[in-house]
Amino acid sequence: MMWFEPTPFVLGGTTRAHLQVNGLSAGYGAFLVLRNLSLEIKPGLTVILGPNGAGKTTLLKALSGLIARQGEVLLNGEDLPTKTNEIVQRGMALVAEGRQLFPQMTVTENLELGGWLCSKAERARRMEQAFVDFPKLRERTQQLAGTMSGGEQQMVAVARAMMSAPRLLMLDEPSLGLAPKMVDELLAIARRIADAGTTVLMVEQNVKKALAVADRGYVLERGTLVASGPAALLARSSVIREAYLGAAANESTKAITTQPTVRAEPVEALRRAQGERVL
Ligand SMILES: Nc1ncnc2c1ncn2[C@@H]1O[C@H](COP(=O)(O)OP(=O)(O)OP(=O)(O)O)[C@@H](O)[C@H]1O
Repeated sequence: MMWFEPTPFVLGGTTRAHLQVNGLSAGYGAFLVLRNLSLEIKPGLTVILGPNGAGKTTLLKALSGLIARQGEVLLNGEDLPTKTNEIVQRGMALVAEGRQLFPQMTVTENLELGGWLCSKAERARRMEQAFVDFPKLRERTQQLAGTMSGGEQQMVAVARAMMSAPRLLMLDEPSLGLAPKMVDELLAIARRIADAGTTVLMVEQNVKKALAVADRGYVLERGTLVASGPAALLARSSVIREAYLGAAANESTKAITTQPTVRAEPVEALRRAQGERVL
């Protein structure tokens, strides 16, 4: 079965979302987590990698308006508002870590909430599309979300976000706590969503699998970018292999990281240059 055919529901006849982030800073009170971050989220699937506490979730929160930000964020060339509801109206949706479903509500009820901004008829149409895109959920329409497995709940969370027909979907660690087969399934769903025209920005801890489905990647360390580039190239770079894949870099992988398409700086040197701040 083909999932996420490029139907008007998914594409909405609009230009694919392209986000430019210039000099973004954000944090919690006086605690600055992201410092002067610049990156570009092009149509397709972009993954944000990095160790615990690097600021990956903070980045998604800042882009969704859940926390204050400084710096420029442009969605298809226009300033992104700072209020969450206005950001949602511009077509950006976030599936937060922990899914945040209503456990005492059924699958259908949870999905309906994702389409609350549109008319009843449009909501029904999107719901039908969701069951085409997520056939497993059609068998579970009346099941309480709280009784579903972690992977099924994650599917409901993604389907609910798609009910708002977003142009840009942000996924925070969709594979967290899932069995390997379910991880593959969720990442394949993210890929299909991107192929159908919704730009996807995904935070993932599962480095190898995430780079296998992504088009591009950014590596965050302590609130700063340390590497970026095409996913296939990043997967072979020494920064990724040494830090995340447990593999020693050889000469050929070192050569790849020095390609202009991948900016990779020695993490320790970078930390010293920044002046240590333990996160
Ligand atoms: N609500 C908060 N108040 C204060 N500090 C916070 C808050 N949320 C996160 N932080 C801190 O901000 C830093 C970045 O956290 P963040 O959750 O963005 O990291 P992450 O890269 O997503 O990590 P993980 O992979 O563990 O989810 C951490 O030092 C964290 O303790």
